[in-house]
Amino acid sequence: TRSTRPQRLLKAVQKNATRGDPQSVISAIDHFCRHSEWAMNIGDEKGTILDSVVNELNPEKVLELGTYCGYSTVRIARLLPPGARLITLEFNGDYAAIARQVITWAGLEDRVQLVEGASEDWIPRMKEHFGIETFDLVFLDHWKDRYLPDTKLMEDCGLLRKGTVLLADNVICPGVPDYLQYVRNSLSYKSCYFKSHLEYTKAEDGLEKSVFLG
Ligand SMILES: Cc1ncnc2c1ncn2[C@@H]1O[C@H](/C=C/CNC(=O)c2cc(-c3ccc(F)cc3)cc(O)c2O)C[C@H]1O
Ligand SMILES: [Mg+2]
Repeated sequence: TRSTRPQRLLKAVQKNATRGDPQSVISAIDHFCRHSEWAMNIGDEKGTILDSVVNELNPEKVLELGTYCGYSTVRIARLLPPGARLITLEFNGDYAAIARQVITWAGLEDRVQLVEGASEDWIPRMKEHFGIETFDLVFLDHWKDRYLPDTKLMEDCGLLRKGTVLLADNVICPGVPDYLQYVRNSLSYKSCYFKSHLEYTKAEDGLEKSVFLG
């Protein structure tokens, strides 16, 4: 049977990227998505905004919602100091299997914990299962109707502390209107919009950075 797009993306990484070189993995995926097959990775343009937020925060504990093929996982993990940890949640087993191989090809498996499961099931278990009290950075890139309920769930589970940054992809395209309205109007967040473009296209999209005020 025909291979899947994530399988073809992984093949492109194994063919064109150097083992242990995260930047070459990022470049190989961007080239594949720009010249062969579009895929819903954050991409190179929005990716540099993600990089700047990670570099500014120097986070110890990062949570990513929606791993997909692991592109943003690699982007974030490559910037973390060795002691820091990135937990990424992905409930599609096929995507998780591809992402594990992409992360390993980049040589970042010791900084990344890929958990196969739904965010709503695992967010309440961060303390008892991973010993995580609070996160420094949360990257939201999963189903768009999950951004708001999961943000409220993270608040209720005490996973956000004064200064925790939520960075949300796709706030214009496909769009997350309920989430945007919440973080932009809540007195518990200081929110700002980083205008950019939908990955590998000229369509507008952007990231919303929201700092939890406690
Ligand atoms: C609740 C939950 N828990 C764990 N993993 C979850 C989850 N919900 C989704 N996931 C996993 O995250 C991934 C989902 C990501 C959803 N992202 C998207 O739907 C998405 C879509 C587009 C897009 C834009 C314009 C177009 F014309 C077409 C598509 C662009 C993007 O950057 C996206 O992130 C894969 C899925 O298995
Ligand atoms: Mg996205």
